[in-house]
Amino acid sequence: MAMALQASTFLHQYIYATTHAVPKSPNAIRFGILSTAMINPAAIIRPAETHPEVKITAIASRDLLSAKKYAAKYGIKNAYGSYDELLGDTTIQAVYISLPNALHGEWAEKALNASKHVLLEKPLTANASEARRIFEIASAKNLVLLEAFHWQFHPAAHVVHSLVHSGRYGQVKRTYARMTTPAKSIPKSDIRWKYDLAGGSLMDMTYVVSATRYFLDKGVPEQIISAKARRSPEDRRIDEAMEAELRWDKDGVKSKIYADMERRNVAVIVPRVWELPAVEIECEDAAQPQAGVKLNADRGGSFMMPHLYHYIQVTDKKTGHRTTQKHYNWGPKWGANSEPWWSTYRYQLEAFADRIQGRQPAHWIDPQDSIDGMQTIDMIYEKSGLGIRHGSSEKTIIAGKQ
Ligand SMILES: NC(=O)C1=CN([C@@H]2O[C@H](COP(=O)(O)OP(=O)(O)OC[C@H]3O[C@@H](n4cnc5c(N)ncnc54)[C@H](OP(=O)(O)O)[C@@H]3O)[C@@H](O)[C@H]2O)C=CC1
Ligand SMILES: O=C1OC[C@@H](O)[C@H](O)[C@H]1O
Repeated sequence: MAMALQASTFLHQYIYATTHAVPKSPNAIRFGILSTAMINPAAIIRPAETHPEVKITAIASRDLLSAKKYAAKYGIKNAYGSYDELLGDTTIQAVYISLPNALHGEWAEKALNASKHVLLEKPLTANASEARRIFEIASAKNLVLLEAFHWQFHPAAHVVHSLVHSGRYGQVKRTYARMTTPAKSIPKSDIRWKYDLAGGSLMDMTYVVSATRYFLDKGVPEQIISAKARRSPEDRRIDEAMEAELRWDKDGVKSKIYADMERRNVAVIVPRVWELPAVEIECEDAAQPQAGVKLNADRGGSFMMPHLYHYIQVTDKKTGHRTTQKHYNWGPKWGANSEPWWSTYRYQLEAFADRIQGRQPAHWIDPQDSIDGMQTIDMIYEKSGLGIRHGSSEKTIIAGKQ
C-alpha cells in the first residue's frame, strides 16, 4: 500500500510539474542540492518546477560523474563533484540537504557558514545538541533553516490540529502513532541500517514523534514511561523497531509510538502490508467520559501523503458513529494562495520561499519545535538503552564513499 502511494507521489509530482511548470521570476531563489538522494525529485526538483520563485541551479555529489548524469536528467545547469564545491558557488542562495541523517548537522553548519539558507531533511540532525548548534548559527547569520517535515504544511494536517484543539470533543487523553514497513523491504545496504549514518527506525520513521507532538501541541515529554527497542541482529546498536510510551505533563496525556523497519510476518509466514504513518487521537468529555471521540488522521492514505488521498475520521466512542472529512485546499490559515493538486512538498517549498523572501508563510516549524523533537528522540533512545545517536559534526567522519 505505502509503496504504491510513494510511487504515486513521484508520478503525481511528475505529472503536475509537467502540466503546471511555470516561468521563473527575475528574483527566483537559486537553489543547490547536496546529494543525488532518492527523495530529491519528489521533495524538491518537481515542486520547484511549479514555483516561479525557485530555480534549482546546481547539484553536488561525492562523484562528479553521478552529479553530471543527474544534472542532465533533471535539466540542472551546474554539477559539482563535492558538496564543498557547491557551497563555494556564491550564486547559490539556498540548499536542500538530503544526506544521510548523521551528515545533516555537519553539512547544514557548513552551508549556513557559506551564507546559504537551508532546507534540511528529517530528522533535523542526529541529536538535540547538533540541532541547537545549527539554529544558533542560522540565527546569528540571519538565515532561514527549516526541518523538512513536509506533511505539516498540508491543510489536512491543520484541520486535524484545529479539530483536536476546538474543545468540541473534550480533552485529549491519549494518542497512538505508528509507521511500519514489512520485514525485508528495506535492503540491508540502505542508509537506514547504518549506525554511523544515524539510521534506525525511530530516526527514519520520526513521523511518529513529529505527528504526536504536532497534534498535541507539545514540546518535550515529562517522562518516557517505557521505550523498547528491537535491535537489529546485524548491528545491535540499530533499532529495527522502537515502541515507547510517553507522558507529557501533569494533565496526564499519554502517547504511544511504534516505528518498525522490519515488521515481522503474521504467524511467521503471512507478510504484513506496508503502513504509512498513522495517528489516532482519543478525546474524552470530562463530564461524560463515554461520550468522547477517537479521531483518526490516517484512514485512506495517511497524514503523510494527503495529496493523494485521505480522509479524517471522527468516531463517537459511545455510539460508534463515524463522520469523515477531506481537505485539500482549505486550512485555517490558507486563502487563495494554494492549489488542490499541491503536494505536501509543494506546500513546504512555498513556505520556505515565502520566508526567504520576507513574507509570512502559512505555516512554519519554529527552531524550538525542531530542537524539542530531537530532544524527544534523544530521550527515547536513552530510555531504550541504545543511547543517543551521533552526527558527523561530533566525530571525525569523512563524507566519503564507504
Ligand atoms: N521527506 C521525505 O519524504 C523523505 C525524507 N528522507 C530523508 O532524506 C534523507 C535521504 O534519504 P534517501 O533519499 O532515502 O537517501 P539515499 O540513500 O537515496 O541518498 C543519500 C545520498 O547521500 C549521499 N551520501 C553521502 N554520504 C553517504 C554515505 N556515507 N552513504 C550513503 N550515501 C551518502 C549520497 O549522494 P551522492 O553519492 O550523490 O553524494 C546518497 O545518494 C534522509 O535523511 C531521510 O531521512 C527520505 C525519504 C523520504
Ligand atoms: O521519510 C520517509 O518517508 C517514507 C519512508 O518510507 C522512508 O523510509 C522515510 O525516510
